[in-house]
Amino acid sequence: MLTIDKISKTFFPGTVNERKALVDLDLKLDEGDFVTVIGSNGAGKSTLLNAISGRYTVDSGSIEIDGKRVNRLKEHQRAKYVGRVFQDPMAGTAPDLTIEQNLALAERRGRSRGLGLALTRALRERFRDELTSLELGLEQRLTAKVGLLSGGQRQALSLLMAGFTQPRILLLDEHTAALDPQRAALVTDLTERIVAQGGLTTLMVTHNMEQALKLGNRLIMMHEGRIVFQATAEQKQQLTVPLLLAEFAKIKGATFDDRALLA
Ligand SMILES: Nc1ncnc2c1ncn2[C@@H]1O[C@H](COP(=O)(O)OP(=O)(O)OP(=O)(O)O)[C@@H](O)[C@H]1O
Repeated sequence: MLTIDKISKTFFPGTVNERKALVDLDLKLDEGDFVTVIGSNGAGKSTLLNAISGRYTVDSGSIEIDGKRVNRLKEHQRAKYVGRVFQDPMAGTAPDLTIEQNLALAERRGRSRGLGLALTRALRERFRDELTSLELGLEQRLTAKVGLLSGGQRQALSLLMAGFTQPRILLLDEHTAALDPQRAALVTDLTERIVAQGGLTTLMVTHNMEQALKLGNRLIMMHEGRIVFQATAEQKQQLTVPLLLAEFAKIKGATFDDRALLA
């Protein structure tokens, strides 16, 4: 489904600021895989997601989605394959549009154009039902501007929208990191539900190792632009946070940052 073959990305090559963000990285995701990605600061996790989404082009190697090489496609051209929820709750939704308008845009993405933001009664009912399932009271606020919502509410909405668009691959970039523990737990549960309901192939970056172990069917650990450890679904069940830390400690000179240790 997603085949990444030896991709490399170096920022500012040949200068004092040179940073090798990805080094000959291989990764294959099968349909429906939900892979969690952990690693220290600067390991290359966000760059990996940016390379898949097309925000950055890679220097070498290939990225295929459903057997189609997407290296040369720009970010907006890949948007029909790739859904993304960012750490920043402000990033995934249009603040000046209402909740129902945001949902309508997501619902129509990749389908017939020219419908504008017109909403049928049936569509409104569907949105109301979906929002009710979030248990955030948003079903009462269909015509409220999204800019008025809290960070957790916006992340929940972003996830719901990602579920509507049914991307071929969903990229979650520390999407619960900016939320308080209660909201983070809610959005984590919602993530599980939306990914399972849509059977979405998902890559989720997190610094929270409990979350990385709890969610998904595979786990990868990155360090210095490479995947240095992988766990299958079965292996993941045997893993604990201390075991993961021990795995990381095996990598010479590496230490997890405080944020990861506290997570
Ligand atoms: N736009 C950029 N310009 C220059 N260097 C960059 C850029 N983006 C990332 N880097 C560098 O590439 C390396 C990998 O960064 P990346 O953001 O992918 O790490 P990360 O694993 O997501 O880290 P974190 O957990 O801190 O978010 C780092 O050395 C970083 O400084």
